[in-house]
Amino acid sequence: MAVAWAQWNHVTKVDPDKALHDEDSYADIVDTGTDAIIVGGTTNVTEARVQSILDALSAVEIPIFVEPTYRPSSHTEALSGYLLPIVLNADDTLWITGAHHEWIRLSDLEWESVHPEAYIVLNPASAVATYTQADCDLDVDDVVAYVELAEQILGQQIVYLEYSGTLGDPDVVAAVQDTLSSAQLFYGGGIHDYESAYRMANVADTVIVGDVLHEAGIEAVEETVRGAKDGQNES
Ligand SMILES: CC(C)=CCC/C(C)=C/CC/C(C)=C/CC/C(C)=C/COP(=O)(O)OP(=O)(O)O
Ligand SMILES: O=P(O)(O)OC[C@@H](O)CO
Ligand SMILES: [Mg+2]
Repeated sequence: MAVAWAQWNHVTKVDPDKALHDEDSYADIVDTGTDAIIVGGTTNVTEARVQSILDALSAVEIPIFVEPTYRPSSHTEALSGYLLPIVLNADDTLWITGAHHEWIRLSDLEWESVHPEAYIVLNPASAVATYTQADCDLDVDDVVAYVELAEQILGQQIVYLEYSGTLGDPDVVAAVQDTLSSAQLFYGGGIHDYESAYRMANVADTVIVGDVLHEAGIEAVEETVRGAKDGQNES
């Protein structure tokens, strides 16, 4: 059976720590044509906040995944599963295996619902870089080596280049795409319009759009969906 994310070209990431724009509702996100929704953020993410977003999305028919930065204690029907970040370039091992180990030790996990993502955090000014003490001082060879490590040594199926808050370098993303054999490349960071979505969809398999939902709203997200579909990388 194909993995859930195999056909995702565009994903919208909802941050529980940020309000929606104007009169937008969570259910409106589906109207943009996005392929899936991820609920997750770095700061002030609690199970209660995530649950109220899941409740608001209960009638939505696209896949919904939670990217936990807290320890989930219950699994709701509406949820397709968890995408669990492993931050390869974190200085603090808590974000590589520590928090994961604790969650596994304290829970009875349904493994068919838990999918790791090999993160490489690349914007030193982002909340996630500060939180995980990520070493973002990496050249393209360093990034590519992390990606090989992720796929060939750790057997990861998802590699996530995380430039949260800023648009990354398409040449780095393209170099990573060339390195991968079968893992899927997620790109996130700074996508805010048709052009930026087109550009990154051209070099990544899946583009993730986050802050623009909260800052500019549903119509701006819709524009990024169009850019991502038109720019879709066919390799
Ligand atoms: C607790 C368990 C079970 C596992 C730990 C999971 C890990 C490693 C979490 C640490 C890495 C992390 C915080 C990942 C989340 C990535 C993410 C949602 C980044 C974007 O965060 P934003 O909150 O959008 O950042 P800004 O506030 O800068 O926009
Ligand atoms: O918020 P932006 O910059 O769109 O980044 C999206 C996502 O990669 C954040 O985890
Ligand atoms: Mg964000």
